[in-house]
Amino acid sequence: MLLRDLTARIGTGSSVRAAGPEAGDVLVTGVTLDSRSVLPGDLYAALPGFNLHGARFVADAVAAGAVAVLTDPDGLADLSSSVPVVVADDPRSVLGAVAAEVYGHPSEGLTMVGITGTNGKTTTAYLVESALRAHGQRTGLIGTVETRIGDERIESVRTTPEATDLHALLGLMRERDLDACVMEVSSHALELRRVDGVVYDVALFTNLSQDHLDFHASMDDYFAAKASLFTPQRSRSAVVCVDDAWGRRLATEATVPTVTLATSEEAGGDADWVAERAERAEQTEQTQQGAFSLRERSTGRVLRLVSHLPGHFNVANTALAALALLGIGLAPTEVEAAMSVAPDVPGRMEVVASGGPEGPRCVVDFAHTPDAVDAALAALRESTTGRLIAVLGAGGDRDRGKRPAMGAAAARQADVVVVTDDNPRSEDPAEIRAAVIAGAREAVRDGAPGATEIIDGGPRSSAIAEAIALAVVGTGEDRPVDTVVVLGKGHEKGQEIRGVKHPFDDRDAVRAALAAVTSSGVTS
Ligand SMILES: CC(=O)N[C@H]1[C@@H](OP(=O)(O)OP(=O)(O)OC[C@H]2O[C@@H](n3ccc(=O)[nH]c3=O)[C@H](O)[C@@H]2O)O[C@H](CO)[C@@H](O)[C@@H]1O[C@H](C)C(=O)N[C@@H](C)C(=O)N[C@H](CCC(=O)O)C(=O)O
Ligand SMILES: Nc1ncnc2c1ncn2[C@@H]1O[C@H](COP(=O)(O)OP(=O)(O)OP(=O)(O)O)[C@@H](O)[C@H]1O
Ligand SMILES: N[C@H](CCC[C@H](N)C(=O)O)C(=O)O
Ligand SMILES: [Mg+2]
Repeated sequence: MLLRDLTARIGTGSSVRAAGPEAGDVLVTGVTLDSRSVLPGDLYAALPGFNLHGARFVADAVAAGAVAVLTDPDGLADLSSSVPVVVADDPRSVLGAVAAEVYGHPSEGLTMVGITGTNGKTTTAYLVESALRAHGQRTGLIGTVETRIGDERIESVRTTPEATDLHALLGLMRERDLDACVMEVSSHALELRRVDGVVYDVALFTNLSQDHLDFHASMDDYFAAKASLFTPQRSRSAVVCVDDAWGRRLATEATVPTVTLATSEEAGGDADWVAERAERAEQTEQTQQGAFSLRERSTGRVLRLVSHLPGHFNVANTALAALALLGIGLAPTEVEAAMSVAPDVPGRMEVVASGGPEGPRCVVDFAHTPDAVDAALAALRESTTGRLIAVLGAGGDRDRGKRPAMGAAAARQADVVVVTDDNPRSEDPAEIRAAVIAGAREAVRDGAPGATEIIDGGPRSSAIAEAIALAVVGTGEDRPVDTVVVLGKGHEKGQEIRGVKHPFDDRDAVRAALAAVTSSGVTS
């Protein structure tokens, strides 16, 4: 579209003005905020960043074919550009509208489902997407693991893409005639306005607990970022899990029609829907594993569902997904049928080895917050006949406060805690491990019933090998089998150490360690 039309649509007057007399006649066919991904015909958004100003890269962008630049007054100050420049006081605040306009408002032609919350976004997104597929819809997915456009899969860099990439992806989804897009909406995305220009048909809230306090000033600010999804600017309806106090607060503050859900009577108070164990609700003898009922209190109507993934928290994720489907118009029987199909969620409670005479049970999971560590270990405890051995670390250049809290959660729930490196990024790995260990030791000093051993396992592959070597395997009928769970990296295929991403996959590391131990006959 013409730059003139673009600037007219995104606002006139003080905040947006075109510099240069010929500005209006330029044809803009795409938009990006990264000079390294400029394509000919793009508008390059030169944004002020946390580290530097994008205006520095205008020459690169123009050399790559950018036909116009959007920046702020600071950017304009050090800019000499041969292409027209649009100036906005806060360019991030108009970028969503710009990108939506350039790519033809693709979200309006898709059923949009947005999921936020500290833990459970990825899992719930896969649950909704898999059910919509089972229902016969053509679907897209955007989240931490990957972007899926029908059957095409693109590995993700971030959970929620920048507005420029988001609208381009949604444009592709429209072009390929998809019906719906299910996506994770991170708090960073809400704060940095990455999802501007999208109004979700239904927005989901999973839970809130400590994370990202390097980015948000406080839990209240973190909550406020999440809560902004539940306003008419961003969504038309909502499903909120009220198992925690933040969910209960959100249910009272959301300004769009909201349905609430609780996974127990105790947590639920007056939630609209309550999940109940199927045994109690149905009293049948052949109750399927993971089966539960979701009952609407006001009408008594019931959805019969199965949580295909272990752990009580996955009842919450499954129930949220089911209510999202109901919210976008599926009939209750269609919801039940669609959700009976087991989804494939990579790196979440993924069983790499089922355990037995040949080795311990080994599970890989993405828990990287104190609450998730607690939830994941509690879930595995229920199904472990022997000891629960947890391998975990914490990411560098991220919320430091969660490190000891993760260690403490692990020490409370696991029998053995092997502390290792996650993605140290620019930090000293040993210091991060020390913080996790300190939290674990303190929990034990305070009387945590769990860990008998807390080990500094060093680098990740040796820590995994050590945990597996420690595990006892079942040889006789009654011999208990230990579970080794490797937490924190789930689906990730690399480990970032001092700025370099090295190939690393927990699932491969587990398999390699199992093979080594089995061949040497150490654990039997
Ligand atoms: C804190 C944060 O989110 N920062 C984002 C922000 O970076 P920044 O402001 O530091 O960028 P900068 O380095 O100062 O550069 C300024 C501008 O120059 C541009 N630039 C820079 C270099 C160049 O050669 N050319 C160029 O055009 C950059 O694209 C940027 O627009 O803008 C960048 C450009 O879009 C993002 O890549 C970057 O995300 C970083 C990589 C990041 O790690 N973000 C994480 C924390 C994140 O967003 N996580 C959430 C939550 C995860 C979850 O809980 O699931 C997520 O949604 O993934
Ligand atoms: N509803 C939940 N409540 C508590 N913990 C959960 C819940 N769902 C998942 N988890 C735990 O949190 C981990 C991360 O889950 P998931 O990847 O679905 O969350 P996410 O919100 O997408 O996380 P991220 O923001 O890092 O992408 C899981 O591996 C599991 O251990
Ligand atoms: N989206 C999360 C992922 C964390 C994954 C964990 N492996 C780590 O590196 O801390 C983040 O960027 O904080
Ligand atoms: Mg995620």
